[in-house]
Amino acid sequence: MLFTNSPFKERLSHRYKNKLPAVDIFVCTADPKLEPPSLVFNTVLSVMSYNYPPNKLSVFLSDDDGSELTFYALLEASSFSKHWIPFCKKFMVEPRSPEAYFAELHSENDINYDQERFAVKKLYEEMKNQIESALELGKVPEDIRKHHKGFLEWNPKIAKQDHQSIVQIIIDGRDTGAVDDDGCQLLTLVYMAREKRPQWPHHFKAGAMNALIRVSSEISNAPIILNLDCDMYANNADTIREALCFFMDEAKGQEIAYVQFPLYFDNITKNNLYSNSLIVICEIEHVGIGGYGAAMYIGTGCFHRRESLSGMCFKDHRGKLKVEPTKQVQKTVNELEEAAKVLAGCNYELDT
Ligand SMILES: O=c1ccn([C@@H]2O[C@H](COP(=O)(O)OP(=O)(O)O[C@H]3O[C@H](CO)[C@@H](O)[C@H](O)[C@H]3O)[C@@H](O)[C@H]2O)c(=O)[nH]1
Ligand SMILES: [Mn+2]
Repeated sequence: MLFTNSPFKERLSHRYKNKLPAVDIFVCTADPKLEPPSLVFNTVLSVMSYNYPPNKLSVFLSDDDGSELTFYALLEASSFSKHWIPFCKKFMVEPRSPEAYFAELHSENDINYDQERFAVKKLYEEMKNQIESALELGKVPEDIRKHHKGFLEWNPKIAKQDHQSIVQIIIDGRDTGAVDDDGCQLLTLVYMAREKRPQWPHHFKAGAMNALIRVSSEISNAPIILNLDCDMYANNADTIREALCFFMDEAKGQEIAYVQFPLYFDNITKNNLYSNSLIVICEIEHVGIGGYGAAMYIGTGCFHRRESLSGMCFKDHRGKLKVEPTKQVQKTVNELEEAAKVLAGCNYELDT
């Protein structure tokens, strides 16, 4: 039996309005040569512009290379988001990765749209060129470095596998002054490079995910988590609401630990020679397993209940998802960063 689910997200929005749970989004990257910062920049922007209340949204980038170039790209993404998010919302842009969007031809026969698209595209290209020239240079130019305290973390002693933990809250979503060009509140945006030491195994992406779970619990602690590899972008601005239709289902929602979205790929070779479009997995196996009311975890593009990752069984907990904002209110940015750095330490899991 093949089984597909089609949630009614309009009903969810109508019923709950803004009474929706907070969501933390984790993006993982590991190598600025294989995964260029301009690619990571696009993934982050696609999730920053989801149609979702920004006071309930936090985006965390985990950089396992601990590269100041990736940190720099995230800073640029935070500036560009102030133009990109209002543009997306005004013209209901899809998809919300600028690179993917601008690669398509768009014509709305609307002079306002054409003008704004031209202006935003120009800004995007300028930012991309700046990031790429820093990459060619192999470092961030001095005049840029002095504009953000975060760059002080990068000293000549830092090496990919040997450095302290770095946590920088680039946008503090609690700050009412953190707004986009339309004056709308921005979400929280965090850069994290967990501590790496040669004598400690780092466990690759799994290690990064564990550190992200701990660091986000200090800063925003949302009950729902989305994890995304840095070479994936969100191709639908309402994805969060679709996932919530499952988690918030009044009859069965408590039994759902995670909601996995299928993956689709751009740039597939002619005839899909290497089978890299995952047709068998996404179009046959998923819908087949769906017939048993189950789903496979693919490792990216998946929403989890935080508590299901923290070892809690649904039978032990039948409460509803918390819908109040969860961001820390007492601590300053500096206090949050210092506390989070401890949680991103490489020996945190010792004897656990
Ligand atoms: O030390 C590391 C190594 C990798 N990554 C990240 O993990 C993700 C997946 O790594 P990749 O080398 O791209 O592996 P893939 O085979 O493409 O990934 C698939 O398979 C992995 C499990 O093998 C899953 O974790 C991924 O989500 C899934 O997309 C990428 O975002 C990497 O940046 C880290 O954060 N730290
Ligand atoms: Mn990959």
